[in-house]
Amino acid sequence: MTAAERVDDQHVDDRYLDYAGSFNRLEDEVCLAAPPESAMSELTADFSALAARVAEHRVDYDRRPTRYAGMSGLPHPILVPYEVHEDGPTSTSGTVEFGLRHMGNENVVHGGIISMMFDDFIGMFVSRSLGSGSSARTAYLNVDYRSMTPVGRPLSVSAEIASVQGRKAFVEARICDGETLCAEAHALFVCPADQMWPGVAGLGD
Ligand SMILES: CCCCCCCC/C=C\CCCCCCCC(=O)SCCNC(=O)CCNC(=O)[C@H](O)C(C)(C)COP(=O)(O)OP(=O)(O)OC[C@H]1O[C@@H](n2cnc3c(N)ncnc32)[C@H](O)[C@@H]1OP(=O)(O)O
Repeated sequence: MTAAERVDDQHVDDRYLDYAGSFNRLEDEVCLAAPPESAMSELTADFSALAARVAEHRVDYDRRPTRYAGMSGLPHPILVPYEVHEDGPTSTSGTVEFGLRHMGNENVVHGGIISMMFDDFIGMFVSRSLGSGSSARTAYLNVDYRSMTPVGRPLSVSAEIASVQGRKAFVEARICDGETLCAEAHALFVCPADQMWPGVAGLGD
């Protein structure tokens, strides 16, 4: 199954993934390059022209592939791509690979990017698991950074719902590089009051 086929939506197909992936490559290169002044002027003009070309294809919120791509961990201009390998009602696991565009210090991931990855990964898992569409909201997300997180190689990521109390879902998650714990998160996600989640057998209060 291709990555696009995992997304039950007409707006994300393999061509879109190529398009978004090539933009990720551009972001990586921008982070690595120090163009001389002459090249910079030319590149600035090229980027402006490119932005104008892409802007010709603006669409309403519901038709934006970035919306669906982000929700599935697929290539996205800002979010971190991940793959889910096992997905159960109370736990999920997969792999994540941070790119050069995600670097803070040399060859390690910026801490804010790690928080963003957790927010996206946990938020989508809670929404899938507890059935509130994409509406689970982060009330808090506490991240402990245990060791430097490397860019450029697959890391494991997992999360589990520790408990559900009414509209509140308490979740724990971690990113590991082999046996090494890179970062762990303790989070509370809240379902909006008008969209009580169906809940999961054995988890509710
Ligand atoms: C960067 C570019 C991105 C591009 C995106 C492109 C598309 C990509 C598509 C897709 C991405 C995937 C997206 C994944 C998902 C991500 C999720 C988010 O990031 S959501 C945004 C961040 N979060 C907020 O903005 C919430 C703001 N806060 C609120 O809305 C409210 O405060 C809310 C909903 C959290 C609670 O408000 P109430 O009015 O519904 O309910 P009350 O009564 O206040 O709280 C309910 C219970 O929760 C506790 N609670 C609430 N906040 C708490 C806290 N901070 N700590 C402890 N308890 C808390 C309360 O004490 C209460 O507990 P008792 O029922 O009394 O037991």
